Amino acid sequence: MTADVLVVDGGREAAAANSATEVAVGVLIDGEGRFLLTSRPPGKVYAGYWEFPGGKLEAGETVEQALRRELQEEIGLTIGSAPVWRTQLVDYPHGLVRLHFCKVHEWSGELQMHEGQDSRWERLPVQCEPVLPGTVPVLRWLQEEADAA
Ligand SMILES: Nc1nc2c([nH]c(=O)n2[C@@H]2O[C@H](COP(=O)(O)OP(=O)(O)OP(=O)(O)O)[C@@H](O)[C@H]2O)c(=O)[nH]1
Repeated sequence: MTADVLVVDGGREAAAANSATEVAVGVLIDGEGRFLLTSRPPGKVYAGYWEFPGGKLEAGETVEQALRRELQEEIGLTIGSAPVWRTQLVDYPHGLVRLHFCKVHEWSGELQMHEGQDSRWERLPVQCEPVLPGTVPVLRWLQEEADAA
């Protein structure tokens, strides 16, 4: 499968894609069709920007395993099935990341912000800003799906 490169800061060749950091990201959608956005915690790159919750894969993990671990750690939810929906390669000044976006419709537990983030259940068009550059395409894909429905 090939993926487009969203060039946030040019400079890295697409050929370097093999060295990208793999990231699992959850698009949690509730019964009303709203999706969960969280703000990046203080101290992290792009602190305060809104994104979908998730994080980097650890050695030996599948995307779904990493996402389940990250969401337990970061927001206190245990997710059900989380198939990969879209994959996007993003070239940031701080590194090349491959984002695996997974749609999640089932989870258990209470939403808790363990890292000092904020959270919002949003609809399109989203009201919170700024949105992380690598998150913007996801909002477009959700809009395209809504338009096609
Ligand atoms: N979680 C998440 N990360 C995203 C999104 N879009 C996007 O470009 N990213 C990028 O993917 C990377 C995720 O790293 P992270 O810092 O959240 O991961 P992590 O929780 O494992 O961090 P750490 O282990 O460095 O503390 C960052 O470079 C971030 O900028 C998104 O919607 N959600």
